[in-house]
Amino acid sequence: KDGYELWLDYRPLENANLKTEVDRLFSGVFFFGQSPTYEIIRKELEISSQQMIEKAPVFSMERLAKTQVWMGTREELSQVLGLDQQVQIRELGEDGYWRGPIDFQGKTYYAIVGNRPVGVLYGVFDWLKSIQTETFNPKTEKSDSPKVKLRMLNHWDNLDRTVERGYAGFSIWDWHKLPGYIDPRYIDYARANASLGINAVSLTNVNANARILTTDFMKKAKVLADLFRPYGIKVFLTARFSAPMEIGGLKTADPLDPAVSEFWKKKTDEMYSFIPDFGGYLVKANSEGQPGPHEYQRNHAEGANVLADALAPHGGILIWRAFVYSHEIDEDRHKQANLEFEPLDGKFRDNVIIQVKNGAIDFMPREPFHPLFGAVKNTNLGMEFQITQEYLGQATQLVYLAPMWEEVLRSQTYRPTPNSTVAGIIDGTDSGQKLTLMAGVSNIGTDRNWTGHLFGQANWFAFGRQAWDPYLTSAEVAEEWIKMTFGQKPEALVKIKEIMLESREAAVNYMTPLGLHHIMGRSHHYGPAPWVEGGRADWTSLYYHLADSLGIGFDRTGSGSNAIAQYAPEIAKAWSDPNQIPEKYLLWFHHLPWDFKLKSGKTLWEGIGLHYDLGVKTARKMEADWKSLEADLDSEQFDHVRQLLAIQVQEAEWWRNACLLYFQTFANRPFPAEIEKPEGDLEYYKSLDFPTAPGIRPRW
Ligand SMILES: CO[C@H]1[C@H](O)[C@@H](O)[C@H](O)O[C@@H]1C(=O)O
Repeated sequence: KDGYELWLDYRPLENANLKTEVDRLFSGVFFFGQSPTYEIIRKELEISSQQMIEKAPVFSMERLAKTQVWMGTREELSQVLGLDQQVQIRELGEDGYWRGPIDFQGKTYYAIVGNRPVGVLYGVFDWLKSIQTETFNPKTEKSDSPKVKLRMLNHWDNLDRTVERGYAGFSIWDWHKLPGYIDPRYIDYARANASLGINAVSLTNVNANARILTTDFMKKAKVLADLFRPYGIKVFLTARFSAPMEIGGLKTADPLDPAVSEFWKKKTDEMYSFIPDFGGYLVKANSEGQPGPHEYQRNHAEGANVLADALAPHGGILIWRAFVYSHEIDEDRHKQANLEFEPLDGKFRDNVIIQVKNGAIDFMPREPFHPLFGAVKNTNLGMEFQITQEYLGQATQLVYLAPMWEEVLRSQTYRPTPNSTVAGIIDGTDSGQKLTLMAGVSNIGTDRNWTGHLFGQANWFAFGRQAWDPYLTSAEVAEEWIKMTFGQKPEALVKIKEIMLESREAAVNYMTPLGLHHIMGRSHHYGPAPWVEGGRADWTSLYYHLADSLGIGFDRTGSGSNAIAQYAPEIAKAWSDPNQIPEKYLLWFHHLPWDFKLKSGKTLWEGIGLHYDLGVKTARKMEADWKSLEADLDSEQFDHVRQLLAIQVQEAEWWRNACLLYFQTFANRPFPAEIEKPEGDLEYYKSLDFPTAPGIRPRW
């Protein structure tokens, strides 16, 4: 098995009762109406039925004779639904579904109903999942609806098919062959996303190329939008702020210049002439060299609103990123987004969403939640997670990211209400916002298995599931994915789940324990490089860990940058005290002496050593646990992961050795007795770090 089928690899049913039941149901499927989405459902039932019961499903033309399963919208089924069911389904909104038994004229049918065809599609995927995971019960009803409106993938794919921070081959968007050639992958991609409820996709890199907005490229994007439509997926594109100059022939991109707003209106009208349900634009402006409104002394709201106004008549949405830092604004990069966006609260148009990374620095293995969550009251905020593992082992490491997202989503913000959480802000329950968004930076490429590492698929899957329902636990999501990917063997399930659930903490331990951050290799971000200095201050490692003979850590309390004051007073107060702050964030907010006492009674220096060492030991345990599963797993999948886990162990040791040897030059203390002594030569580890080349793995 090469993994291409992802979690939609419907395997033959082994449970005899389930097989009989599925056989019966698939022998008479009736659609109450017509829709291109129903054609998609038919295809999915064909694929799944063939694979699960080795038979084609039977689609009836008549409602009553021989039918078992009924599909359609509430309106289409209104004649046969009870009033209670009708009301319940209506309340599930645009994308929800209800599935369960319906008694009609003395016979029981199994029905899958939504308010729109796409709701039926989601219901069908959930039904198929319940069969794959052997939890299906035809007698019980289930209904569900997404808590977040826009569940979106962001591709950082360039038009030349390279992928920024992509570790799974090239971009799957073949702009060169579009619009003429439809790669079958596009369909499989749409199926996979729809199976999770992902309903929006931004095709292009946020470091944008203005050419995507030319007529030629619109024609190409239209083909993808047409393909994705029946799957319920809307296309967004990234808009380069300087496009009015680059492709519009103007001398300025000043958002308040009438010619500029005219450009955006015309461009956008043209876009909608090709893609009538175009989602909107995603913009990175005045960040890391991208053009933006600051060039014209305009603020982010003025910049965003000109694009939002062009989209509004068409119902389009403007997503503006809050990852905007430039060291001129404040010495501490942590503070910059709040400094720029808090004063603009309420100044953005209603169809603008500010897309905020989960933390204030940059997708670190662990960050406290971004202080913009809770700080603004009249601005739509969306979440940006990174599925691609830029700072979390790229494609050589098994790091299941759902526990990290769960940790962020459950973080208490204390604002706007004392019980508010990040999840409650982005899904609107605490913030009251109607336009809600969760975006994930994609880890997909042309690799045979889509994501490079087989377990990268779990991260794509988990992102989709958590975007649908931010309150799901990472454990339940892992269990679904494991069963859908590897089958039902109980021992394999238990061990793989354990490997997944411990993997993220292991990575934090061997990379950046106790609140350390941004000490990865310069620009490629692969491997350890806490020694990086020189050049732009906030792109160096020293800037972040500030180790010296006295101690280590970034003081963000009142005695330092005071970034901590951007959080609610409850947090600012508790976290300002190094003895009260959760230790996982300790060095994020505090610069502390090497002999500072941790809760365990160990000194900080000893604790650092113990965490790095524990990370390595957990990686080794993950490898050993995986090896014990050989007999239970497909040999190709087993071997793929086995080899990568061996690399992961080496990389974990590399991280531990390099960081501990380096920090010891400041701490000037012996390593704690309990840990394995770091091997190797610091100078050699330093020599592995090149400024711009992709990371080079050490010679072991
Ligand atoms: C697209 O650029 C990226 C950049 O490659 C990456 O290193 C950083 O994480 O964040 C940037 C961003 O999010 O804009």
